[in-house]
Amino acid sequence: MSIKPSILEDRYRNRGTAFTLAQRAELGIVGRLPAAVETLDEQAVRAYTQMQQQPSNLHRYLYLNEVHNQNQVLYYKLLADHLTELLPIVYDPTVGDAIEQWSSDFRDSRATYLSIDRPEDVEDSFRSLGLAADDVDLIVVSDAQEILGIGDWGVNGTDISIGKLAVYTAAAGIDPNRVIAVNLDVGTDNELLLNSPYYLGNRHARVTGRRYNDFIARYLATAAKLFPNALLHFEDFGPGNARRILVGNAARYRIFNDDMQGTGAIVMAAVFAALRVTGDRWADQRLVVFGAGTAGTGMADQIHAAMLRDGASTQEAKDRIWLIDKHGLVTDDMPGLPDYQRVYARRKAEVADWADGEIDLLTTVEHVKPTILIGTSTVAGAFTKEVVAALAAGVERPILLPLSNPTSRIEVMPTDALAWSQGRALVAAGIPVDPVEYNGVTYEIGQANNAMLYPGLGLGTIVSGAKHVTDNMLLSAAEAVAGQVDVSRRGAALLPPVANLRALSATVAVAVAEAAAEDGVATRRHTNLVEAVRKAMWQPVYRERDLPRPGGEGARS
Ligand SMILES: NC(=O)C1=CN([C@@H]2O[C@H](COP(=O)(O)OP(=O)(O)OC[C@H]3O[C@@H](n4cnc5c(N)ncnc54)[C@H](O)[C@@H]3O)[C@@H](O)[C@H]2O)C=CC1
Ligand SMILES: CC(=O)C(=O)O
Ligand SMILES: [Mg+2]
Repeated sequence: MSIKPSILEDRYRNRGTAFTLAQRAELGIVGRLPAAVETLDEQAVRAYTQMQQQPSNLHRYLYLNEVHNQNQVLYYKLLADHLTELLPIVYDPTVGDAIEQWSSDFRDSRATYLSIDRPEDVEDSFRSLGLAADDVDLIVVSDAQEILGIGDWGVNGTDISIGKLAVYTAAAGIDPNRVIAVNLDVGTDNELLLNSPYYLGNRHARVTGRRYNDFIARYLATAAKLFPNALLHFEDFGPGNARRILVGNAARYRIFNDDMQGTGAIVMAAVFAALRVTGDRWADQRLVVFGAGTAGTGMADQIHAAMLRDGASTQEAKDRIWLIDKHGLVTDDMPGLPDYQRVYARRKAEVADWADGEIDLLTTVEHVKPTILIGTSTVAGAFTKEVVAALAAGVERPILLPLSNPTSRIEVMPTDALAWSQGRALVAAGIPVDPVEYNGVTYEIGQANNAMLYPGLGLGTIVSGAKHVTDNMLLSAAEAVAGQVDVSRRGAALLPPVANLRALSATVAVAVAEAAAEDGVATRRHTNLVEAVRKAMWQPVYRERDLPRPGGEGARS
């Protein structure tokens, strides 16, 4: 015999000390809790204090994870009450540390694991969740090949899917009972993991080629068959795979690549705001992207499209974009260029006299005089004092976006960027950064992280039942974010503050749902969209309807 499991072990419905005496009697848990009956607010104060007492952000992450495992409402109440403080803990940058330690720290899991060695289990792995076709709004999946800027983390990368989902709920009220986090375990090329006694994933190199492609195809087909209304969010895939999967499947599935599309759109938002400061046009921008992988080329594509909308021809727009990757400026004589770089490759003849051999970032900046410099390279400190000074020598108010995550990878800290440009650079960063004081002006640094945009995009997609995520939906999301920014004061942030994220997400969702209707992809119509979005947003409160009905079972266990 053993003690009977109870609702106290069910994180979806557990309320712990907030169960009233009557509820305790009804639910058969009399005597299983101390006498006090608390409110959610009282529980949240205790949990917040306990969290603060943890010795490091990684310990705080683990503590909050425990809370999440025990009581989902309490977890999201904490995030709602302390969003600005806790987002960097449950998400970027701390989630990067948690992923590096994940197999050693493993205790419990809320994810679904799909192994490339057992493709026949994909369907059963979803079916074992016991969910019906219309029970799921969103699935976040990662194969963990390029986690943030820290590379290949195999099954440890599960927590990027978990973290992204936490942000969806905290920022946009996506119902956490209707989401699934998935890790696609296709092996890992990370020797540290392969040789660690604690590693919990498949102990072999990454599977590539046909078997990999078949596995992705099986994932997509199965997820879409079992949960036909779910948005399929792809996160932190390697550059070749990310793009190929998106391009090859966008017409067939409700699929979204956050690193390409979400990041591209948040950059668009930051540039929209910056152009209000400079008074310049899209078609006149000169863009240098340092780190031409998934995120960097996703942005190049969206800025290219913005130039076209502003009247440039395809060629004119391409002529205003320069990519730099590991071997310097990308030129058309380079062998083996991936297709996503080839489209923007510069003619070698045009730059031949810039340098002997590889053309580096500084040389490119000196020649191009970019109006926008974006870093998505994972190379910490790549935007040196010389590079920033050259940028500021080229134009009066350069837009400078060092976007690599986590903090250990950022191309330049905003405080240096402002000092080295005499306060002229218009800066936003991928990570949360404190305001910078320079020459008597306070510069607020917007967080150009896709987390500022994808939650609202997802909510708008779900509320409208959009069959696809269209370019117009992404653009509308970017415009909605930029519309919340006031750049009239010198030093104003290019993006709204995290503290306003929930309201921002609702605004973004309305714009996205309107765009979905315009594009003819919406399957749900609402007479009052603002109200529909508001009602769709899940709130962290204890609700009567979440308790099991007397004599019957509740929603999900
Ligand atoms: N702020 C945000 O919302 C987002 C930020 N990112 C960040 O962008 C970075 C890149 O992410 P992904 O594009 O997904 O990775 P990726 O691996 O697809 O791209 C990185 C690119 O940088 C290039 N690179 C590496 N060393 C270089 C060097 N020394 N010089 C020039 N290029 C170099 C690589 O060859 C690759 O093409 C990461 O740090 C990630 O955290 C990514 C997505 C969203
Ligand atoms: C923010 C994000 O998606 C990344 O760094 O990969
Ligand atoms: Mg990512």
